[in-house]
Amino acid sequence: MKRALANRALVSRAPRFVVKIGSSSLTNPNGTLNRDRLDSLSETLANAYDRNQRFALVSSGAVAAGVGHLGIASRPSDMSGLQAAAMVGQPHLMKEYAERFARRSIGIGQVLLTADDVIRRSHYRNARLALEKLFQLGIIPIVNENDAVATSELRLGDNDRLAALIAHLINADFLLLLTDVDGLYSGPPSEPGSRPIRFVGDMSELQNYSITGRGSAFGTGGMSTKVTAARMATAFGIPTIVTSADNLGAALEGEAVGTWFAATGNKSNARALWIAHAAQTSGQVRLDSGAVAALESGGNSLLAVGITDVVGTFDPGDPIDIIGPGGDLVAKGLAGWDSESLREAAGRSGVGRAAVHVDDMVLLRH
Ligand SMILES: Nc1ncnc2c1ncn2[C@@H]1O[C@H](COP(=O)(O)OP(=O)(O)O)[C@@H](O)[C@H]1O
Ligand SMILES: N[C@@H](CCC(=O)OP(=O)(O)O)C(=O)O
Repeated sequence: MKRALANRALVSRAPRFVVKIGSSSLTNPNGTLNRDRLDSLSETLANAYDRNQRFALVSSGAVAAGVGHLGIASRPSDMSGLQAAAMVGQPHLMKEYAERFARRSIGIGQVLLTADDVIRRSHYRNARLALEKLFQLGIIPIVNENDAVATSELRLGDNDRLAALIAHLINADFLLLLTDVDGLYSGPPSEPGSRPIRFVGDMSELQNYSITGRGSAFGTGGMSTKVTAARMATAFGIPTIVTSADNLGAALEGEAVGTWFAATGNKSNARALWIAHAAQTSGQVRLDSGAVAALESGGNSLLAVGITDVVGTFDPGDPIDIIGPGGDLVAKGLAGWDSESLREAAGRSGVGRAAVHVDDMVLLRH
């Protein structure tokens, strides 16, 4: 794996990056798409393109574009309303980008993905090859979550974590998350006393801050999904910058705007990081202490015999929490069984395949 960018000065020369712009920056106060923002964003990114930098743009804004075109009073709050608005809005959003980049003779391609597409090995190879082809052709991939088909378990909702997964997929030199605040603060920026955090060298520093999932009027996930995205990307060896959309030009010049999360790891297993950080779990299994010891000694799958209780409803492949006898979260994993069958098998030995296979599990206390 290539060496991580050590500092900001290198950003302006980095050959490849991912930039994500959130709903908060692309939406007018009445819920419609902010076209002035699209102008400045496209202009600044086209300048980077002309300096020979290549990037994938992860753009929200489909719902906002849909609100305008449907002529509805405000952004829907229910899932099917959001999906419908996104389905109407996505082609308009792409048209807006296509026109702006065409003025600079730059082509764009639409990439709609679910988290599953970037995690499942067979899918992610395809996604990677397709994106590489676009880069070879000099086309800018514009990525959004495929809101029409994303189910609640696989739906990210926010685009921050999708951007981190894309950064891994295309081997980006850095990830830039643009939002409506100029960076991470020690607490919600509206609260008096919150101060800007300029540098995060180690994710454990975040324990001292109050980072909420409550976002702006139109955003999803608040700062907490951005921090999760930074956690994932930096573990992949990709430094992450969080700043405001107004600061895009300065950030790409390598100026010290926003918050810089230094690369901490060199991991290549996107699936494991997805299980640990991004997947919303559908249920829980509770274990006896022997099973916890077996998992934590390493290399062992979870067997039904060590399970004392099964909570919730899930299908094989769904993410679940793996809880110790004291109620502590020991691991996360993808279920090998559906919840009903597992409930019947719990506590019994010799009942076939693993309840959670070791390759589908991430220990969280190590
Ligand atoms: N510690 C914090 N530092 C900065 N912003 C925070 C913090 N905690 C919560 N936030 C909120 O996160 C919001 C940005 O997230 P969100 O609305 O989801 O934006 P986007 O649509 O750009 O993804 C900010 O408007 C801010 O109010
Ligand atoms: N896929 C949705 C965006 C979801 C969303 O709001 O995400 P974010 O901008 O990260 O808060 C859309 O295009 O409107």
